[in-house]
This record gives sequence, structure tokens and C-alpha cells, in this order.
Amino acid sequence: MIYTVTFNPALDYVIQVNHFKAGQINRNTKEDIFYGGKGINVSCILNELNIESTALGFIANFTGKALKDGLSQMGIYTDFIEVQKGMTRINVKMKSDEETEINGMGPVIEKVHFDALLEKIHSLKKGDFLILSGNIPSSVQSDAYEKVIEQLNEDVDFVIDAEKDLLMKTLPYHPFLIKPNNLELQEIFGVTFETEEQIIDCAKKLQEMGAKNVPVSMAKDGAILVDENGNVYKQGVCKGNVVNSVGAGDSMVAGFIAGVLKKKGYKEALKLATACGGATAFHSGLATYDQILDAMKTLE
Ligand SMILES: Nc1ncnc2c1ncn2[C@@H]1O[C@H](COP(=O)(O)OP(=O)(O)OP(=O)(O)O)[C@@H](O)[C@H]1O
Ligand SMILES: O=P(O)(O)OC[C@@]1(O)O[C@H](CO)[C@@H](O)[C@@H]1O
Repeated sequence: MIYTVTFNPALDYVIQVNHFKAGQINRNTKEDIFYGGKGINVSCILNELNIESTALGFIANFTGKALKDGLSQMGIYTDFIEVQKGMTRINVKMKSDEETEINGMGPVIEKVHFDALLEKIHSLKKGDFLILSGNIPSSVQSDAYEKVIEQLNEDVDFVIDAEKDLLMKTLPYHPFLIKPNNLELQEIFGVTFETEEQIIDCAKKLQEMGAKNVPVSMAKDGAILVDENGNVYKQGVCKGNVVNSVGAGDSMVAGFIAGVLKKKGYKEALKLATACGGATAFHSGLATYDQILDAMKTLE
């Protein structure tokens, strides 16, 4: 079983406002709610690719219930820990002349809740896969990712998709996959990329620090993968019109893992990852199976 962990899941309230004006009443011209948070997004794309997963994390209040019920209706297993203070957040994603995101705080996670998560993680068995994605709320200690990984049976592979500080501390535990984007990679090493060689060098440095496979996503410029066998693959993007930038990276992680589980080899896994990222970028909400297949056909 694949387990995704989202410390701070969300309902993503995606709205269109024509020419948003701050300080005034604005009216939506389009609105949708999607189940979100990075790990949840990975579970949703895996589900489209007919791969079962269980979503773990913390939920609270009626928004948490809506998230849990919605995912179950989609056929995604959930094993959330329910907490009492605060609520599962509603993240506003506004498309107007510019895209604006307002992400909520999320509920308060106490030690007893965190320990309950560790217990679940401890029960993962050989053959299971853990995907840890996204931010941690302020009520959780900054070493939360390491604590989770330390509970893992050594036969369980894990993936980390998180910002600099969370990510870097997990490298000594040898994550199977990390997926920084090129901007995050620049921030990690304090450099500005001018050549692809620099990107490859930095990805290799992350391998020296412990990561096994490092696909670096570069939005409209595609991705570069440095795999655990020392191969370097460059992949361009799918053809299409971008309407959404939310969840492309999560879709990519899901596609890569799906490719690996289908024993396609890392080069092919990168293609599937790119199709998933592209299909999400070209549509409102996360990609569907058909959209991923269409995107795949446009890849070189
Ligand atoms: N403008 C785009 N055109 C085509 N494909 C895109 C575009 N943006 C993203 N993609 C696809 O999605 C993949 C992941 O995108 P990106 O590098 O933006 O990830 P990310 O920064 O983790 O995304 P996010 O955090 O916004 O979900 C890219 O490698 C590419 O295949
Ligand atoms: O506040 P975080 O945890 O950094 O990001 C949360 C979030 O913006 O990331 C996902 C897209 O990657 C969305 O579904 C969600 O709203």
C-alpha cells in the first residue's frame, strides 16, 4: 500500500474573479472546491492512475469531515487522526489578472495526535511506500519529518516533497525520491542557475547528501532527473495551454511513483510524471486519467 502523509490538508477553494480589486467587494465568476494539500493531491492522481493509496494526516471540524467523506467517495482510503482545536483549512486560490493564494493555518496538533501518527507509520510493512509532502503547521515541531521517518521499517521506501529546511534534514535517511523545483534548488545552494550543468551538479550534491533519485522540476522548462544509477535524463513539457499552477508538482510526484511501481524504469517514470504535471497545469483542478493520456501523447 502507498501511504501519503499530509500534515495540513485543505479544501482548495478555487475562484475566478475578473480584475480583482483589493479593498472592494469582488464577485466570483467561477468557483470550485477541490480536496487539497500536497499529499492528498498525490493520492488523487494515484487514484486516477488506478493505484490504491491511503491518505494519512490530521483533520478537524466540518471541513475535515467534508475532506474525509469526499476522498472516500473518490475511492481513496483515509486513516486521518481527528483533532479538536481549529479546523481543516480552506485555501483560497484566486485566478484574476494575477494568481493569488491565501492558505489557511490548519488545526492545532498536540503531542498525543502526533504520537498517534507515529504509531500508524510504525506499522508500515515491507513493500509499502510512504510519501511525505508539504508544509507542517506551526503547532508541530520542526523535526516532525525526521520523527516520522525514524518510525519506518528500514524496508519501506519513502519520498519527500517539502521546502528546504524540512527536506534537507531528511537526506541522511536516504529518501528514495525528492522533488525540488529549480527555484528551491537555487535557494538550497544559494546560487542562480545559468546552465543545465549547474542544475545537474546541485542535484548530484543532494545525492551525495543521501537522496537516491532527484527529479528537478522546472515548470515550463520541464525537468531534469538524476537517478540513483548515475543517469541524467532531460524531459521537455507536454503541449497545451496552462490554466492552473496548483498541484502540478504533486501530480509529477504521483506520476513518477506510479511509473516506478509499474516497473517502467526511471526514464519512462519521468515521462509519466511529466504527463501528470502537464495535464494538471492544463486543466482546472487535478488531472484526470484521460487528460494524462492525452498529455502523454504530446511528449517527445
Ligand atoms: N507552464 C507549464 N507548461 C507545461 N508544463 C508545465 C508547466 N508548469 C508545470 N508543468 C509540468 O508540471 C511539472 C511540475 O511543475 P513545477 O516545476 O511548476 O512544479 P512545482 O514547482 O513543484 O509545482 P507546484 O508547487 O506549483 O505544484 C513540470 O516539470 C512540467 O512537466
Ligand atoms: O500550505 P502548503 O502546505 O505549503 O501548500 C498547500 C497547497 O497550496 O499545496 C497544494 C498544491 O501543491 C494545494 O492543494 C494546497 O492548497
